[in-house]
Amino acid sequence: MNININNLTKKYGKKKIFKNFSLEIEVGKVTALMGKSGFGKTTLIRILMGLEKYDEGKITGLENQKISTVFQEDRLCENLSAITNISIVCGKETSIREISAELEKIGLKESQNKPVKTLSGGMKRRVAIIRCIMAKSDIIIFDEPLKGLDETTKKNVIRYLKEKIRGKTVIIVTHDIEEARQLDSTIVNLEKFN
Ligand SMILES: Nc1ncnc2c1ncn2[C@@H]1O[C@H](COP(=O)(O)OP(=O)(O)OP(=O)(O)O)[C@@H](O)[C@H]1O
Repeated sequence: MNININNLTKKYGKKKIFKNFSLEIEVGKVTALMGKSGFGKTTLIRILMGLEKYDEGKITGLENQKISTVFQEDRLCENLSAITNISIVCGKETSIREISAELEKIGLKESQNKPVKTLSGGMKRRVAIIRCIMAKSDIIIFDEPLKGLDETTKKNVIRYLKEKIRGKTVIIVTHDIEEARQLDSTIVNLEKFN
């Protein structure tokens, strides 16, 4: 069942962020949410994750769905290693060897046992991305996951993601249309709804 947002209205105080906003998000596809800063992209995904209330409208298709996320911040346990950060969300059925193999695919094998606080920003970002991918969720939500990565790393991560998210329901917030295209996204420009 697709995710259907019907006539959503969301206000912060007197400020209306969404007014009768409707959108269908296809299951098994990548949907890229775009639009100027402040247009409500993060608010919308926080609503979908159940972290933010809305004033009016109805959202269907999220019942009993497990969502995993990369927020704008990495939200890792800084004193724990990459392996431990990921194994916490994977559960016992995923072996350390499997996690290590995924880390190796995006250049993190050497650093996998170091506390993540000793890793660079770009490395932490990749750990957060793998954690999200390996969490065995029904829906993946990314809030600007590739922001701040250098071009080479970005390319590698996109290649990795394309393989991993094939056939999955993914919602990605991005300012980069090329990134959206490379991930074969259906592009939704929130500015067009106002
Ligand atoms: N908790 C809050 N209380 C009041 N206003 C808020 C709150 N969260 C967001 N806003 C406002 O809602 C609007 C939408 O914010 P949001 O973060 O969803 O935008 P965005 O499109 O994700 O922006 P960016 O691209 O910069 O991340 C902004 O004007 C913001 O200031």
